[in-house]
Amino acid sequence: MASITIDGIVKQFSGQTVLQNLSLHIPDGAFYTLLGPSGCGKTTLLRCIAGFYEPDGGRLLFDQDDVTRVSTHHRDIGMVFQDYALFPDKSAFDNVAYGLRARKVARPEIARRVGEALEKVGLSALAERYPAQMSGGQRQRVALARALVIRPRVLLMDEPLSNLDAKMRLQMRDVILDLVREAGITTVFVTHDQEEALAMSDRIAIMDRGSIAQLGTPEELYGTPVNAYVADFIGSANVIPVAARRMDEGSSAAGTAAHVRYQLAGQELDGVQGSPQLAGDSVLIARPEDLSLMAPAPHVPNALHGQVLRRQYLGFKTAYRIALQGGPEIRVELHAGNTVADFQAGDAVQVLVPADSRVVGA
Ligand SMILES: Nc1ncnc2c1ncn2[C@@H]1O[C@H](COP(=O)(O)OP(=O)(O)OP(=O)(O)O)[C@@H](O)[C@H]1O
Repeated sequence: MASITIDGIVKQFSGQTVLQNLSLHIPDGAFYTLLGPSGCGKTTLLRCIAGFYEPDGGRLLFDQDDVTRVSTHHRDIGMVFQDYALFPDKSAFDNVAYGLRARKVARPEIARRVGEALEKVGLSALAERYPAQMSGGQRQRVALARALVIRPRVLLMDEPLSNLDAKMRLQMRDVILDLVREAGITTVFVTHDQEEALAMSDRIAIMDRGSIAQLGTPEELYGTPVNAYVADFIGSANVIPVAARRMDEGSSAAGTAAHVRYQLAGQELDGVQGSPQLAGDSVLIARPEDLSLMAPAPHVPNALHGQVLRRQYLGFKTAYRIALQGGPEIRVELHAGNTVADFQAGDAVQVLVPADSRVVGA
């Protein structure tokens, strides 16, 4: 087991910078996920940690050991890939035993540890099967057992669930979490599936073009995204451009107290408090489930006028697509059981924006 410190890693491919001075510390025993759209550099970062790629700048430490120039073979990592990467001509037992044989572990010890590892992934009965005779989920269990049986310092997983069907993906989430928690192993998990990231991780690093846009717990990323990119990537979010207006509120010993009010097409959002630093163009971020609807009425604070474009009944909730007056189309979701009036396409409505909505720089 070891912590991982990524210190200002730079990686370029033929002049294109794919990782830009990226730093991240992963504590010993933590489960961290790299999440982001295709091409943002997740796999490249994982491959730098694994030693498949040598970075063009920066350092990589396992605990206090600088492993930047250490070969993959000597880094003591376990790796699980999307396509399993099993040896097709070896049985499940021999696939799992491979790393132990390479390390010259004694035969009886190999038999014991491989047996234990296969049991943990629920494959004791299939030890003599070849990969072609197993399902995707079973193959991925073999790959997991093979990675963990060598008791590596860190476990690196590159989209390990992407090739599995939806039901097996859910099952394997639990198998992986149970095993890595039991082993207490530091894990870096790459995915582009936000729900998987939310469900599994201690912390998620959201990547954007070779940098980390935000690092946080699932709750932090969902509740307090630092910008529209993160808000939109994790869960769905309405991103509403607003104009900021600075208000000065008299003077005190501490100086002039300033705050900011926001407007959309002349409609004031009186209650939403902004930070005085955000005086330029800004965006208000609102989750569909945090908004509510009412029939138009005068003098309602924090309400934006709009019209229902579509109503979709989804059982436990009803989703509305609303065109805001002078603004974008947004989505509002009302959960069944909330005693609110129902609206139909064409209805004029007011959208109530919570006073604690986040406003960030555009
Ligand atoms: N060996 C390589 N040679 C040249 N360019 C590469 C190489 N590997 C990756 N790249 C480029 O680096 C960028 C990041 O790729 P990377 O595979 O790290 O992205 P990713 O976030 O893992 O994407 P995906 O989810 O599609 O796997 C891409 O623009 C890709 O084309």
